[in-house]
Amino acid sequence: MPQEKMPIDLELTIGAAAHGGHFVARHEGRVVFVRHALPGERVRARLTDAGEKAKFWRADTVEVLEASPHRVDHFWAPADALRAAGRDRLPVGGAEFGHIDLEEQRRIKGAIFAEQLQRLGGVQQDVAVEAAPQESADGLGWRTRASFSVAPGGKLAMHPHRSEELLPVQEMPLASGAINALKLWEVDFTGADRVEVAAPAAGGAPLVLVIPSPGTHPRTLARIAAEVGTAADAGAGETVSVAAWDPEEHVLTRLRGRTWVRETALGHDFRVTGAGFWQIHRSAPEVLASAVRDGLAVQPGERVADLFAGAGLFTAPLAAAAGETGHVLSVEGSPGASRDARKNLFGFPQVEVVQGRVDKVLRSHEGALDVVLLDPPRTGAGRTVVEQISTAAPRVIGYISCDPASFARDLGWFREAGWELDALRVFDLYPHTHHMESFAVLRRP
Ligand SMILES: C[S@@+](CC[C@H](N)C(=O)[O-])C[C@H]1O[C@@H](n2cnc3c(N)ncnc32)[C@H](O)[C@@H]1O
Repeated sequence: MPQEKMPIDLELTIGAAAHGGHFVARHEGRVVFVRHALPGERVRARLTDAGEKAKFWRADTVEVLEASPHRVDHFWAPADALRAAGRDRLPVGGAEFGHIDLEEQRRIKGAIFAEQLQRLGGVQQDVAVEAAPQESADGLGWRTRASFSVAPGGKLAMHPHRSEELLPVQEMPLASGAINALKLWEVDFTGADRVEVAAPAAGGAPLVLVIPSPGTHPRTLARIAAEVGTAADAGAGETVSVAAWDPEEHVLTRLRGRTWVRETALGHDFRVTGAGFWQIHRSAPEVLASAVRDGLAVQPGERVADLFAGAGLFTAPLAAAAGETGHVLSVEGSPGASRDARKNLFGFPQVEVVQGRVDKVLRSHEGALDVVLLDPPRTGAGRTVVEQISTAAPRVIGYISCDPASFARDLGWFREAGWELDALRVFDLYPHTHHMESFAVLRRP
C-alpha cells in the first residue's frame, strides 16, 4: 500500500450514521467511514485506514468546518477527537458519541437499528430508543463494570479505536462514582496486562480483577493487591476484593476479600464471580428482566428455556413465573458463570442448570418447550441455534440482543421459518457510545 502517496486529511460532507459508530461520507466515489462526526456536517477528517485498492477508507474528524446543531462539547478530554487531534493524538475509544446531544444519540441509534432491521431482517419499521429509567441528565456514571489496559510504567490506560496505542487515563466518566472513587489510577499495575473492575449497582464490596502478564510472579500479584487496598479501601468504605484471572488456564486466584460481587434484580440476589458476565448499565438488569417478564408472560406450569443464561439474571424471574409445576432449562457455556447460576438458582427446584454450548444442549434436549428466551453474545445465535429453537415450536420466543446486525440477521432466519416480529423494544443502555440493547418478542401467526 503506497501510504505516503495518500492524502492525510480530507474535507468531507457527512451523510447518514452507519452501524459501528461511523458516519458515511464519500471522497471521489469511495466510501469513507468517519468517526466523531454528525450527519450534515462539513468536516476535515484524517485518514486512519486507507489503501488505494481498499473498498472503503476510515477517518477521524479533526476539525469541524460546519457544525450540526446537535454537536456538543465532549465531556471527556482523552476521548474528544478534536482536542486529541490538537495534541497530535488519537482519542481513546469507549465514548465515541460524546460529541452528540443525548436525544440525537438516541435518534441516530433508532435509525441504525431500523436500517439493520430492514436490510438484514427484511422488516420495515421505525424504531424509538428508550432511555433507561432514572438515567442521569448527562448520561454519565452508568457503568458498573470497566475494563482497562496497563501502560508501560503500570498505569491504567485505554486504547484508541482499532489501535494498539496505550493512553493513560485518570478517570472514566461513564463508570459509576463507586468505580472512580477507587482511584485505581494511583496503583502501579506493573505485571498485569489488563484490569477489570466491577462495583455492584446496589453497593457492596467492589472486585478488582487483575489479568497478569505471562510469567508474573505471585509476589507481584500480592504487591498489586496490597496497593489496591491502600488506594481503594477508603473510597469504597470497605475492603475492596482483588483476584487474579488467568484466561489461558481458566484459573481464578483470590488475592484479597472475595472472588465475586453480589448483584440484585427484581428482588432476586445473584453472585457474579470473577470475569463472569453481568449487564453493564446499573439499570440494565432491572430494565431487561422486567421487559422479559412482561413480554413473555410465562404462566404457571410452562416449560421454559433460558439460553445464554449467564449467572441466571433472567432464569430467576422466569422460574418465579413458571412456578414449581413448571420447568426452566438454564443453559450457559462458561463453567464459572454456570457454577454461579447453580448457586443463584438453588432455591428454585423447577430450574435445571446445564453447562454447555447452546447448540449441543439443544441437540440432545428432549421434551417440548412453551417459551424460549435467548441472549447470545455480540455474534448472535447463528443459523443452527435459530433452527433448533424454531423446531422446538414454543408459543413465544424472546430475543435479547446487544448487536442490531446479528439480531437482524437471526431475525431474518426466524422469519424464513415462519416467525414474526411481534414486539420490539430498544434501550439506550450504553449512553455516549454507539451500542444499544434490544428485546424482541417473536411469534408464529
Ligand atoms: C450477553 S451474555 C448474557 C448473559 C445473561 N443472559 C445475562 O443477561 O446476565 C451471553 C452469555 O452467553 C454465554 N455464551 C456465549 N456463547 C455461548 C454458547 N455457544 N453456548 C452457551 N453459552 C454461551 C456467555 O458466556 C455469556 O454468559
